[in-house]
Amino acid sequence: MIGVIGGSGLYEMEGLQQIEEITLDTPFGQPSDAYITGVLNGVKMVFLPRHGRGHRLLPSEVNYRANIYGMKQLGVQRIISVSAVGSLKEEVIPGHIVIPDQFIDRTRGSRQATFFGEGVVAHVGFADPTCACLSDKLFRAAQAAGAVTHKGGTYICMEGPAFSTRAESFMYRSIGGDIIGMTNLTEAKLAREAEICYGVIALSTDYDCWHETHEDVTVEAILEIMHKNVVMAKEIIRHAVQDSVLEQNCSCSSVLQYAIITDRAVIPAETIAKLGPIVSKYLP
Ligand SMILES: CSC[C@H]1O[C@H](OP(=O)(O)O)[C@H](O)[C@@H]1O
Ligand SMILES: Nc1ncnc2[nH]cnc12
Repeated sequence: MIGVIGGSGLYEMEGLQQIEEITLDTPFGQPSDAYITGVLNGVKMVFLPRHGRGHRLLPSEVNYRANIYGMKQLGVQRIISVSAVGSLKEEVIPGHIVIPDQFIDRTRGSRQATFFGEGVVAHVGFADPTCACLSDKLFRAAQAAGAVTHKGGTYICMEGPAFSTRAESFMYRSIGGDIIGMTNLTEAKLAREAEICYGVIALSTDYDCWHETHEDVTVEAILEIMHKNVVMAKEIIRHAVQDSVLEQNCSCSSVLQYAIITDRAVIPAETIAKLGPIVSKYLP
C-alpha cells in the first residue's frame, strides 16, 4: 500500500476510486485528518492532508507521530510526501520539482520526532534519510509527467511559522541548502523508525528572500505557483504509484532489526503495546 501526504495546496486526491474515509485515533494522539483510502490506476493508496482539510495546523502543530503511526496501522509501506518549498539555488526555478535526498535540521527541538522512549531505546540509521529506491521512482515519474526535475538536494527544515530572515536565508545557502520547508524532516525520521520508505516530491514555489531580483516569499506567491502546478503534482503521483508496484530494493523495512538497544527483559509491556505495529515484528 502506498501513502501520500499532501502538503500546502494539496488537500485531496482526485481520480481515486472505491473511496473510503477512515478516522483513526492512535496511542500518539489524533492524525491531521481522516485518511482517504482508494484505488488509483489499480493500486491501493491512502491520502492524508498534512495540515488537515482547510489547512488548520501549523508545521509545529502537526502530529507527525500520529500521522505516520496511522499510515503504519493501515499497512502503508511507502510514503510519498508532496511539499511546497522555497528555492535556495538560482537553477531551482519556481515551478521546478526537486527530489531531495538530504536534510538539515533547523527545527527548535519541540517536535516529537521519535516513537521511542518510555523504557525502550532505539537508534535508527539516518545517514540517507530518504529511500533511494522510491526517490528514483519519483524522479522518473516527475520526468514522465513533463516536470523539470532536480535529482537530489538538501532540504533545510526550519521551525516556522514565520519565514526566514534574509541573514538566515544567506546562511542556509552558504551551508549547502538547496530548498527550504518546515515539515519533511520530522516526517522522514518517523517514517524511518516505522520502517516505511519515504520519498519527497518538492515543488519549488519561491526564491525565499535571498534573491536580488525576485520578490521575497509570501503565502500568496506560494499558493499561486502551487495552484498552477497542482495538476502536474497529481500527475507525478499517478505515474509514481504505477511505478511503485514494482519490487523495492532497499532496506527501509528492516532498519529496526539492530536498532533497539534496550534489554528485552526490561522493556515495559505497556510500551510494547503502545508501539504496536511499529515493533511487533521484533517485540512480539
Ligand atoms: C504555505 S507556506 C509554508 C508552508 O508550506 C510548506 O508546507 P508543506 O511542507 O506541508 O507543503 C512549508 O513546509 C510550510 O509548512
Ligand atoms: N521560502 C519558504 N520557506 C519555508 N517554507 C516554504 N515553503 C514554501 N516556500 C517556503
